[in-house]
Amino acid sequence: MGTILAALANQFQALLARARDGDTDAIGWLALGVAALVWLMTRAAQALATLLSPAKPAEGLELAYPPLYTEGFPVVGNVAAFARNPLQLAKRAYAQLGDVFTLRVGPKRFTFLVGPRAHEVFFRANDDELDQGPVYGFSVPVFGRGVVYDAPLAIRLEQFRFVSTALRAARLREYVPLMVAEAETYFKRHWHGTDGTADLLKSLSELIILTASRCLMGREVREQLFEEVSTLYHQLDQGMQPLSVFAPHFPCKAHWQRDRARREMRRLFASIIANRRKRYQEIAAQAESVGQDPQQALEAAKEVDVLQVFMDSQYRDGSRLTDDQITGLLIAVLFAGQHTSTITGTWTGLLMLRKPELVTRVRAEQEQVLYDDDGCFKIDYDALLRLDVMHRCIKEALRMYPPLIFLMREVVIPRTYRDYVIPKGDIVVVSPPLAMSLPEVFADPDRYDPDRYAPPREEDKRVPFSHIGFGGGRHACMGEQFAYLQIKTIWSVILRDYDLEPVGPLPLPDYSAMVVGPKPPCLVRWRRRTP
Ligand code: HEM
Repeated sequence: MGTILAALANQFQALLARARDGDTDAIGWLALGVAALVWLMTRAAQALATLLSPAKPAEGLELAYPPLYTEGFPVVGNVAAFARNPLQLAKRAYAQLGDVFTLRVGPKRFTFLVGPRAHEVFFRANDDELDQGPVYGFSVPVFGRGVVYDAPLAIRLEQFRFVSTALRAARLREYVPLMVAEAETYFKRHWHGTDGTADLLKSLSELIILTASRCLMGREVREQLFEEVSTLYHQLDQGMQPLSVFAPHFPCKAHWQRDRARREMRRLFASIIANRRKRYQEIAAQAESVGQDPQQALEAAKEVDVLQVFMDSQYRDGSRLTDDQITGLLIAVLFAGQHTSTITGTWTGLLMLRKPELVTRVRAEQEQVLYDDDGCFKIDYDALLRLDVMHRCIKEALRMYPPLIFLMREVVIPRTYRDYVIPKGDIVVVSPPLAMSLPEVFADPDRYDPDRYAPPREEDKRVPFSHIGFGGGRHACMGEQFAYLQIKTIWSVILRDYDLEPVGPLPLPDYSAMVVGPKPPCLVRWRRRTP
């Protein structure tokens, strides 16, 4: 530390000397240094003020604040433990303090609500009481200005309405054939020959981005621009690091690349949208010229994808999404579904393949549901909905290893729970992996047991907000059905064409990632089945 300070002091003196000689670069660096110092001191003063403020409600209030949990040294203890493994820290706090407690991490107060009863406070609140905007604000440079968490609440809710329209059952029915085509093509191309070894996480990640680009971003992206868009997606993804949560505009390469990629995405989609609109106009004009109904011709020619839904969406005041907002919403939907579905699909395989009797049952169900009387294999929307055993296998993988480990909101209007009041400004947190491993909610929680959801046990239905892998309440996942359809399609194709066995021990979850998945490698050995 002393050496670093001495080096900084030397640098400072050298800069000062250069500045005195009129070196404009040096003057610039000094100005930047002074600004950074002022900023740091202000933040430190704020942090200190928060830490020193008493954890007590205002005079006259009957209720107390939730108990505080602290580990190690008073100020830095929680910070270090939180950085190492935030979920383990929360688990230790829960073991000591029960279903409501507060963790101070630096200047922030995180109040955890654990278990179905406590979850009610979180999931039943409206957006004026608990706000997502401030806690998910780090996504703004990726999604863009004026969309989702950067939009005023009323606009944000309208935008969520557009997303929900794009993911309605009638739409999903049309996406399923696209999912099937992508899965069949992918495995034919990448798992070819008689046998081999593959990393499930890598394979599913590649396949799911192909499917997402087809169903969400459209035919043009999938057929002509896939490489370009997946590179841009990767750069946006790399721009969402743990550092970005605390300092989304910190000057570093990952953030510069992210900003460039976001601009490039906008340019690319503006051009796709303009081309579509021009083509539709030509089709309508041509229909009119031969006496046909132009509107009908137009509707028939429209693409089937989420991009098209966004292009057609209208706010209540009659205005439409701008090209930049369409781009932002597409990126947001892609981010919501890509890692989460890849991870859940991978865990499903990793866990299911370790239980051969389960694979036998999933295959038996598949033979019953997906083969017609002539022995032809056909996956469609209705058939996928009838794959109950497979559904439970996915649901159970999600219970044990949910990719989103903390769901958060900022308290706008103080909330009460039991004898406590959670004050304005606190971040309330619900933790799916913590809550879904409670033995009083899910019996023998460390056991992979998909039958726990089948009658008569139905452990997830005894009380609301037990299984929260897809969240709950007004902000429950809008892509739940899409995710199930996609994962079921992938595993139906794999199990039809290959016999598999896992390689090595079950991977551990990687808690250093923003979206928590299995630590690679996630290897399986596959052997092509004879038809
Ligand atoms: C297995 C895969 C998935 C998991 C585990 C998952 C999980 C979640 C969770 C826990 C939330 C709630 C977040 C919160 O309360 O703060 C959520 C919200 C959301 N998810 Fe998913 N998700 C998955 C797939 C998808 C897919 C495929 C899409 C879109 C195609 C999607 C779109 C959304 C959207 C738009 C929201 C925001 C809803 C709102 O705030 O009103 N998700 N997801």
